[in-house]
Amino acid sequence: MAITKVVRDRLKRNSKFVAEDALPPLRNVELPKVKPAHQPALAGQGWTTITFDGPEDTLKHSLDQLFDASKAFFALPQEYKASFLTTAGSEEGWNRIEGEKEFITLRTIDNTPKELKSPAIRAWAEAGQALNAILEQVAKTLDLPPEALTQYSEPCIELNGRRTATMLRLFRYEGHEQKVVAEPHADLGLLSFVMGDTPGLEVWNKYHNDFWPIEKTYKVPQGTILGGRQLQRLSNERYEAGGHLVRSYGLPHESPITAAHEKPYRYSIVFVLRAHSPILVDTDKLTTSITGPFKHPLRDMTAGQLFQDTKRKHFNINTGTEEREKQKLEIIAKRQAQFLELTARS
Ligand SMILES: O=C(O)CCC(=O)C(=O)O
Ligand SMILES: [Fe+2]
Repeated sequence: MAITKVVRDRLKRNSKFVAEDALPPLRNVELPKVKPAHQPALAGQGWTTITFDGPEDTLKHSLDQLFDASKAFFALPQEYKASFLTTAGSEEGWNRIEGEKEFITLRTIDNTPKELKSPAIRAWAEAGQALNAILEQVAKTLDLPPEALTQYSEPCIELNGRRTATMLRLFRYEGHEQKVVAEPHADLGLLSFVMGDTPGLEVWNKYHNDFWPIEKTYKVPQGTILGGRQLQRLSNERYEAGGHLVRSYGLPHESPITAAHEKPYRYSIVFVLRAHSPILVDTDKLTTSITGPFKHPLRDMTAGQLFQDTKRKHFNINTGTEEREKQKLEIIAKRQAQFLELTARS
């Protein structure tokens, strides 16, 4: 990249705060399933809490059924689960990372284990609908028409024979020891929904410069919404990509009898709504007085190309530990090269 472009981009980023101060506030639009006190966090922090609509909530009901099916699936023999291993790594099928977790990523119905099919179809449709309803309101907060962002996600809201960019992941984390079982990261999609059967998810609080154990604050079953890097990019950074990690809190140091009754695993359901790859991205059509002029305009690019571009810049927290370390080193090397380009002179 030419040095002038690197310097210009850097300066533009530095002037971001001045520019943002001048932008009008987001329009006050209610996000469904999000309590009034939790509304501002999605834009400001990149995460917020989902509260279910009581016992009749169809999303909650579908998640309960999927948790049951997921627990039964992970209890099956390893040879059977391993038959869902694919060459797509963490992007599809079953995976195991020793010392951390086992998970299965569902992308199409054909590659979904029969034990999970019907609850996965239902939970996918429910979560897809809930996230799209939020995305419509997010668009309105930016003074855009409701379909401005859902046009990217609409083809992804059902689990069927067609592979889309969206995915449903079921995790079983090892819970015996106190440690981080998913390293700090932000998701790549538009919005993610996360629900754990026990606390583990921690979100980045940018005002305190620290991770906050959000699930420990849930006194009744609640879910968490995370803003992803695509939403950050398509909203001209008016929405943050929420940083998060998963921590295992270990077993309580009480009597062995108590310990024996404790569940050694944390199960979670993660639904990642991403922009459908073939759709063309055009930030001119997403520009309003609220977004302001785009810092990184995108035109003549598909959502898939944008995704690959973003993916290359970040290591994958759900890949094996060895590969993960390799990816981290490669990214550091790339950033160092960019930094040298920026600072070098003759
Ligand atoms: O399992 C969870 O609670 C979150 C996992 C996660 O952040 C991810 O897979 O991107
Ligand atoms: Fe994540």
